[in-house]
Amino acid sequence: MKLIQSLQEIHPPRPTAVALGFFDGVHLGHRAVVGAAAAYAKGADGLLPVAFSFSTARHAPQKKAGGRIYPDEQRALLLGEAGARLVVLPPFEAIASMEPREFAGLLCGRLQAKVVCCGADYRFAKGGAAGVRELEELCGEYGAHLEIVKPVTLGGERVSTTLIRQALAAGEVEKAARLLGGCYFIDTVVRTGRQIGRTLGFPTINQPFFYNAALPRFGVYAAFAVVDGKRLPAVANIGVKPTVGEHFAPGAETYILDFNRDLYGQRVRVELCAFLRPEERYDSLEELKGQIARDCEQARLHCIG
Ligand SMILES: Cc1cc2nc3c(=O)[nH]c(=O)nc-3n(C[C@H](O)[C@H](O)[C@H](O)COP(=O)(O)O)c2cc1C
Ligand SMILES: Nc1ncnc2c1ncn2[C@@H]1O[C@H](COP(=O)(O)OP(=O)(O)O)[C@@H](O)[C@H]1O
Repeated sequence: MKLIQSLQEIHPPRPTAVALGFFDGVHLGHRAVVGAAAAYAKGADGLLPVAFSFSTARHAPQKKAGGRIYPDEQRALLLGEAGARLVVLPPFEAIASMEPREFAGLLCGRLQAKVVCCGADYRFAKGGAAGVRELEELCGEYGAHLEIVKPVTLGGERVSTTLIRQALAAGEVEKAARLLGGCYFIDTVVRTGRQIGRTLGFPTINQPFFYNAALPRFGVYAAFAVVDGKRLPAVANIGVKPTVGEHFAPGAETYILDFNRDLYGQRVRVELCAFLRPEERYDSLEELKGQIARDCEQARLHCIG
């Protein structure tokens, strides 16, 4: 997967099949849209499957209600896993004020789209003024085909980012995983903390949440930590550690079971598998230590059986 983050960099080596959407979470519905573009690309000789979205990370730091499931970097990686060979994430400002015709020209001209795939509720151009009817007409003028992909439902519910945010906020990570088509995870480089963990006998990798993240319910989760490609059983606390201080930003603290290695500076993916208990404020570190030992046993049962 190749990621490009400006419109100027768009020079596809050949005509394309383009999936359109914001794709936060890259859930089952999003995968269906990207999968449709990938299927066209496979069928029609030589088309390059592309996911075209935009970034709100560098500019417009407005908080989106409810927050985002994944930052741009992960969104791009997951779009690649869903079948896109090229992911285009220009800053929102670069496309925000375009007229419908200009946007269609960008897709079918510069990006050489022969096929465009999107959901029925896709909006584009200045103020989201245009929808799939306008897009179909404009694509038609360029001889490109618009494929409207049906929404994916699961257990009678339409898969959506809102549903996933709600599941995460309720600690229902199993439901979030079903909607996402894979475990919800936190994936960052490991930072130094206050080094209290090791004095408790439970060193924890510290991972802050990105700006405007949709936070999972604060509490302790059975988890897996992916270190150097290996999936290791672990237990994670999501929250603000009220026992050890007042002003911590929300983050993930993960103790990897049966493991003892320095991970500072290394990228680790922590997948949350099951909610075990809410985060609590304990009267002493001794009490917290005893509880963490019990959490580890519960996580062990969950992860290993
Ligand atoms: C399994 C587990 C459960 C935890 N539960 C809580 C908790 O309920 N309340 C709390 O204040 N901190 C909790 N923590 C966070 C610890 O306070 C934190 O890991 C410890 O202070 C070490 O911090 P450090 O990595 O900055 O040294 C938990 C940590 C783990 C690994
Ligand atoms: N089993 C383990 N689980 C998590 N981290 C571990 C483990 N064993 C060693 N480490 C290392 O210890 C560090 C955490 O120790 P800790 O005392 O909690 O310090 P900090 O406050 O900097 O996180 C991790 O970042 C990692 O490098």
